[in-house]
Amino acid sequence: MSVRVVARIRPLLKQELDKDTIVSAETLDGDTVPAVVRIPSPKNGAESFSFQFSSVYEQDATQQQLFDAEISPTVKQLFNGLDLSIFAHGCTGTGKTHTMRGGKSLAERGVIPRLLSAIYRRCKKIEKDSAGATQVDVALEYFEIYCDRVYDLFEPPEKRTPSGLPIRDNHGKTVVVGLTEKPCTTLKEFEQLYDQANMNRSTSATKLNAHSSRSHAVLCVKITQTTEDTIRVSRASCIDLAGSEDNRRTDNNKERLVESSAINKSLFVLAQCVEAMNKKASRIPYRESKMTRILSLGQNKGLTVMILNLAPTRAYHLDTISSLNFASRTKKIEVAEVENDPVYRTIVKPLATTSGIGGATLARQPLRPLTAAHNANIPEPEKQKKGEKPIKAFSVYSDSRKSGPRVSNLTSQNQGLRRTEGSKRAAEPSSTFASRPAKTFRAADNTSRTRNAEPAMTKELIEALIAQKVDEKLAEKALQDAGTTAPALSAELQKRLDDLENRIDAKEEDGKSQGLQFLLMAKQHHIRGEDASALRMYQLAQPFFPGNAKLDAKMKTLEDRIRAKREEPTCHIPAPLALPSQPAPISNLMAPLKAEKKTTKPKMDYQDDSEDDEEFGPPPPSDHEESYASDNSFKFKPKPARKPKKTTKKLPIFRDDADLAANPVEQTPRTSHLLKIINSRDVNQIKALKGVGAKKADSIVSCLVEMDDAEILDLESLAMLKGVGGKTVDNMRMGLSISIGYDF
Ligand SMILES: Nc1ncnc2c1ncn2[C@@H]1O[C@H](COP(=O)(O)OP(=O)(O)OP(=O)(O)O)[C@@H](O)[C@H]1O
Repeated sequence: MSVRVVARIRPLLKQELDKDTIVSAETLDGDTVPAVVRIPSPKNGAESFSFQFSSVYEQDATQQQLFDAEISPTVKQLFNGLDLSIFAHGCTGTGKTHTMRGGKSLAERGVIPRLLSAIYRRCKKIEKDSAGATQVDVALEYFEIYCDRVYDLFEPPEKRTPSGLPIRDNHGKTVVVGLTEKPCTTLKEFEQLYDQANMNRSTSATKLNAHSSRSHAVLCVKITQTTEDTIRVSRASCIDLAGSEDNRRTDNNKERLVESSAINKSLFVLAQCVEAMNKKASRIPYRESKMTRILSLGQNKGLTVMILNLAPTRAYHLDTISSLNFASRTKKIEVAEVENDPVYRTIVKPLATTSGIGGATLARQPLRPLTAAHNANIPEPEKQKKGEKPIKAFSVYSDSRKSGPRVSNLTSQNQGLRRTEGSKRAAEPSSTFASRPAKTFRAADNTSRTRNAEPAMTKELIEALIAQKVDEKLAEKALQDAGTTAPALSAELQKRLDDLENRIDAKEEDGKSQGLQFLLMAKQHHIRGEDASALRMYQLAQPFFPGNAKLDAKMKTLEDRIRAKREEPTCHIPAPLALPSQPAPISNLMAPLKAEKKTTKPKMDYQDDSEDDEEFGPPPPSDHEESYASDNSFKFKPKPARKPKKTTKKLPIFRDDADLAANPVEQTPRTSHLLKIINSRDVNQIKALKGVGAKKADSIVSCLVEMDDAEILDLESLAMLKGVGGKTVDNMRMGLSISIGYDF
């Protein structure tokens, strides 16, 4: 199931004026609730963009309405064993904290207190309906990720260690080590704990928000349902992300700037993860920030709701468009719905040398690799390794059990059950993101890596190792293909990158590892051909390696290449000569689009780089009818390992003459009218075209959104949009000729 993305437009604040409102909600034809956000083009106020979501909440929408429609229906699922993740995303001052936490009065309570209230109500109902046979326990974990460090919000700030809590991989799953788990039996108790913990959260006044959250806050509610025979655990994770900030508008001081750059960096990585997921890349850069590593969006199983918070005014124009673009991409992420099956209760003596997980006395289900598609089962007792230390762990996403023989012994209600290493299993390929060799490898290799003491790696060695592999890979790729947005890495290279990541993790407490991390990220971007991002990461790494000539030379080369790319004319480079790190040759058609995009893209800190890496070529030819994909008038980057298509095929009959198509001024009125409708990005207008339903209209608008301000200039480009194709274009035109009376 896809991530459910809903947008919420906050009301005007005291100092904001009605005349500055530019964001509005619209209803699709036939619908009763708004599902479209409309915003004018920053370039041309007469044009506007529309973005479709599952729902859109207007300025006057109440906390109750949002909760009742979006969150309340998920509570039942939570008790059926599904995990639930709720994100609030949006730039600073748009109402994320208001949405998640809300105010003090009953009416102003946000999603989190309402969710807890609903959970406690359901707990009571279940206990009552089962006449006490089922007991439900609720426990909380609450932490913030501040400047890429994890802090327990149930601990007072003075107890924090500067480096924060460590996070570790446990069989492919990320856990925060040492979090407090607070059992919490009533709503009142929750309110006290939550209020107290929120006072520990890092907030500050900025120019854009008097109470700006300077950290990402994650509240995890663990629900344990215990019957005589079984224990079922599910989790609700509520995430109030810090808002992205355009520091040209915040006037932030030095301290705020450091926070802001950490926030922007993590959100930049989040956007990159979403981008990589959309491109079905074999590698998702989760590890490039702690936030993405912990959240692992898209790897979680269960229900995910993202609330996109928007400010209605012009002051946020570019930020809003940037957020809308991000959210449009997020809604395409598929998340598998896998329930946490109940674990059969069994007697296992508490191990003397281990500590419980967050003080919980009930059994936790064995940790399962995130990539596993099935639930994990309780271990066979003989396989348990005595004395092995369970990790005191937190995970945003659920533990599940693996299939296999079950042990069904009884134990008393509060008998401590322990998870052991023997209960864990190696990763299986994810059903959602088919190939994740990195995770699979990591899972399988983890134990041996931690057991064997490896020789210390110097940074020079690490660099040399990576550089050698990268060079080999680039050379190999240069011969093979013209570049791809997500080149598959060889197993060996992948393994080495993973090893390096793990070594960096091992040095996590050492501040110097930060430089190595930047270096690693730079290499990863480099491999993916994302020059601008690679350059940025090298720049971030530079202060850690002052005077390193090799690094300086790398940056210089990248700068030159990026400059050359920007200045590159629209000439066609023969595919086999192109390196993967260079942009593949783009067509005459698409080149101006890309160039235009560069000049008009909103200047968000965390977006600028990615746009250089993005390639706005249309989807692979297989998505389209051959007659269009093969046309001479637009050459797209050939896919690797595919022979270039012959370019002699004629276009279908409806096509404008090639010269006319190249010159929109001379297009037929019908074609011009069709393109005008398409370029309006108005879902309603596009949906009204013949042969285009709501889904296709949404897909077209999504494609256009990804092209930012670029427009579709001819029918061929239109036919190349994902999910369109020649027949659809033909239908659209035919429909137009009938409905608007063009006589040709
Ligand atoms: N739906 C709403 N109704 C009334 N006031 C709102 C609403 N949404 C936001 N606000 C107000 O807008 C201001 C900013 O909201 P909030 O602090 O929640 O933003 P934020 O997105 O969490 O910002 P940051 O990322 O900086 O923490 C607050 O004064 C809040 O009360």
